[in-house]
Amino acid sequence: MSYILEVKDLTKQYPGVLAVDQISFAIPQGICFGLLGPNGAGKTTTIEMIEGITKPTVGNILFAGKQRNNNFKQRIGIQFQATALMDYLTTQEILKLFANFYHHTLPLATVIELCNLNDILNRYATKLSGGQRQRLLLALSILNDPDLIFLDEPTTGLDPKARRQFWQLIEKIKQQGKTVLLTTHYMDEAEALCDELIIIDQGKIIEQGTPTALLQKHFSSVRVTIPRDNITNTLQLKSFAKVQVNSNEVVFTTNEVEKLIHQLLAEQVNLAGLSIRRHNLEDLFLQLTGHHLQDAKP
Ligand SMILES: Nc1ncnc2c1ncn2[C@@H]1O[C@H](COP(=O)(O)OP(=O)(O)OP(=O)(O)O)[C@@H](O)[C@H]1O
Repeated sequence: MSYILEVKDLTKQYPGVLAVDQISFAIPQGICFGLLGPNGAGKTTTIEMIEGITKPTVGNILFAGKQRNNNFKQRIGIQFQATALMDYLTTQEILKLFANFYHHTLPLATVIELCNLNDILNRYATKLSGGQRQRLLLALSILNDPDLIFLDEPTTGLDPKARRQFWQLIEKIKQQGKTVLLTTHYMDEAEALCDELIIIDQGKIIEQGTPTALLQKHFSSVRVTIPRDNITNTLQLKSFAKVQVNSNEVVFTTNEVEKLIHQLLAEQVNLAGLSIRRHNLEDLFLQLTGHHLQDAKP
């Protein structure tokens, strides 16, 4: 398999903080590869070492099978978490200004279409909403027609609708054959977008694979939830469900859903409000680390 990026034993030691601890992974061309982890896990430090912004303490990075050279910067696009935009310029003017920095760019019309910028072309940067600003920053990161695009927590702070709209743009960019390296602490984002991912905690990789394979590896069961008030008797569930009683709900973890529901009906439990869902990456993170992605301390 040909990899666009190979990272071996990447390590970053800051004074008193081992931010990244011997991380190794390889990214096939044309996929969305996710670095998933809580705040402070080491995601930004990892991608900044790959981008060439931060020097690794130890480790090796290959781009298209070779050491990164001067050409590397022409072939990547970076969407920073925060970029100062010229407030007194419009979206269109900012695009034209940034296009002048490159020898080769995608046609502006293509970038505008890919990033849904038509409605905001004449709007000043100060007047852009959070989602519109992220779309413009994404456009700037693909202007030079890069092979590999780095998106560092691109939807942090966006409302749910803007996040989903942004996901559609990433899908469109992937369809152009581009490789995307995405960092996120949102498990739903990683599940929706990433073909492969690594989960990082405290600078170390704790799991890697496709979202589906990881969930299959760790969970054969599903979660069945019922409002707590529905259960009035002590249940006889035998050995086919693990039961967890929370303040408002009872959660059954089982790989025998039909048996569980028959048993609940036999015990005359009211099934109104019952929900069934498979485990997700948040559950996996909790199982692997004992804490939630959002709760983890930097
Ligand atoms: N320049 C620095 N000097 C010292 N420590 C640093 C520096 N940059 C980052 N760190 C520390 O390294 C660790 C990893 O930080 P990093 O920003 O890479 O995490 P992250 O996963 O990107 O988190 P976030 O989601 O909050 O951006 C943290 O403990 C952080 O405080």
